[in-house]
Amino acid sequence: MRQAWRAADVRAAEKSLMAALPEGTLMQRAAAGLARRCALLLEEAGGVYGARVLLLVGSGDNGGDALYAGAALARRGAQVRALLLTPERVHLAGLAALRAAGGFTTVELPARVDLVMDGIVGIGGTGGLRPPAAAAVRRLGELRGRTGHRPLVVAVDTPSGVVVDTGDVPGECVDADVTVTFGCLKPAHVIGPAAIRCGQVELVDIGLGPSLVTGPAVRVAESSDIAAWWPVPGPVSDKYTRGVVGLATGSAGYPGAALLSTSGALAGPAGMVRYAGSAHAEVVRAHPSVVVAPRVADAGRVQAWVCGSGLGTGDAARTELRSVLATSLPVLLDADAITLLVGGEFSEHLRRDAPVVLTPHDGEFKRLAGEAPGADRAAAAARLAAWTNAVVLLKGDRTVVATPAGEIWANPTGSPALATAGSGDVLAGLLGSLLAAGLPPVRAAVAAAYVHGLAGRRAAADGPVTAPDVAAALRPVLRDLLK
Ligand SMILES: NC(=O)C1=CN([C@@H]2O[C@H](COP(=O)(O)OP(=O)(O)OC[C@H]3O[C@@H](n4cnc5c(N)ncnc54)[C@H](OP(=O)(O)O)[C@@H]3O)[C@@H](O)[C@H]2O)[C@@H](O)CC1
Ligand SMILES: Nc1ncnc2c1ncn2[C@@H]1O[C@H](COP(=O)(O)OP(=O)(O)O)[C@@H](O)[C@H]1O
Repeated sequence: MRQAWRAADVRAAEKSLMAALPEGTLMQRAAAGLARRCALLLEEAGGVYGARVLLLVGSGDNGGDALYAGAALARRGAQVRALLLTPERVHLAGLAALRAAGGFTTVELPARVDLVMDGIVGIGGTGGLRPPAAAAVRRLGELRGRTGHRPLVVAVDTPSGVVVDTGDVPGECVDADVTVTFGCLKPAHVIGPAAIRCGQVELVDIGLGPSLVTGPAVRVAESSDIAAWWPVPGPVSDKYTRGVVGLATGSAGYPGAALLSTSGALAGPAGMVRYAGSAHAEVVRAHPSVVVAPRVADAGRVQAWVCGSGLGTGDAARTELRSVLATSLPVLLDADAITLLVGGEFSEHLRRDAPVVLTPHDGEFKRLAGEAPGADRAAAAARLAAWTNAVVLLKGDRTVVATPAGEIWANPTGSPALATAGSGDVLAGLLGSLLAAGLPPVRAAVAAAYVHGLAGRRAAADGPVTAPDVAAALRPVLRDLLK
């Protein structure tokens, strides 16, 4: 598991650590790691000696890191130029180090640059980039390096222009190939549109870990976590002990949702899938192993229910939703079931001891919460989770999972190719299977989003993606993940 901390927590840790160290130690550690990474990138692209390096230098310590790292590259023969965005406020010792190493300042963006180091602003940034910084960032696209291609862009700590604590990108923003961050990850590295702007994120250890005394703001699962959590059958397992998942999905209008949620469920760890709904004939024709019934009331025993994908919002759908909520089983509510919660008709039913997982996309979130998730998706998901006492999986790029207690997970996998009709139905089925197999709801949600995201990527490698392609990719993804 990787973890990310908010800027204020990082600052507090830095302060307590600095009290025990000679002044400037942390910046030297940070700059040394940054210079090492930039040198490796330059070596891969033709060498450090003679490479043209541009430093974009802001007025704080982020600029100081860039200046010291630039000095280290200059000592290795790189031609280093620093564009000072606020020359009247610059890290003076860093600038002196750069000059002593043979680097220069410049007032213009040079025409030829092999590597740009973005030291405009890091965790001290507030609001959108100010005009001189925004103008410099806009013009980065005009630069060309020795290969004729655009230069490599390395962000110092965070790409300038991101909101560090939320992952929002409100305006002009650096698009980095690599982000070298210090001490720990921050939310912008793993959540929201900022995460995409970071490129590859590399963590430099500056000894901050033991001083981070608060809990992380965001957690990110790794493949080893998912493999460790994923239930696998043992020698004495049978189809019932592996868990039975029930699906109350699809309708005459949307029989496809029944088939897709079934496909997702069949790839999961449960030993049996029961389908209850009007698409029962289609489901059993497509998936002979599924046990079908026309209604939830006739379905037989299950260990978890998935309800809502393509279910409709009429009286029949209401009845099915009421039936699954009346059980003492974990329930996943997707799509139309979330819409049915609006207005409070099911408030009483939601006061249940067994877990509820909600899987809204932004539109469903807005319908239920009364407002769009907005720029801070993690906080929005956590608010809805607290309000509904459910685990909330807020879909999108970097899907967020939040618990009622405020624990946040960001999903690192995924692909825009998943933005295709019915892929959410596949996710719902898979997640339901994990719930039925006994995984705690937060792990089920995190693991399902992770595997579904990998399946989206895998399907996209073979061309344009439809939801059945995502479902088909779940098995090979799991084969690789669990071996
Ligand atoms: N913490 C650690 O463990 C370590 C931290 N280290 C490094 O220090 C960095 C933090 O440094 P920091 O505190 O000086 O803040 P920083 O990011 O340079 O920004 C503040 C400056 O930018 C300005 N500014 C603000 N918003 C702006 C905007 N929108 N557009 C343009 N400008 C804007 C703001 O100006 P002001 O608001 O004062 O006018 C102020 O001068 C951190 O990210 C890491 O790189 C490592 O060296 C060692 C370990
Ligand atoms: N731009 C995107 N990048 C990555 N994943 C996305 C993107 N847009 C949507 N997704 C994912 O695709 C799925 C779409 O689900 P949903 O909106 O419920 O579709 P449907 O209702 O058609 O099944 C979700 O898992 C979501 O996280």
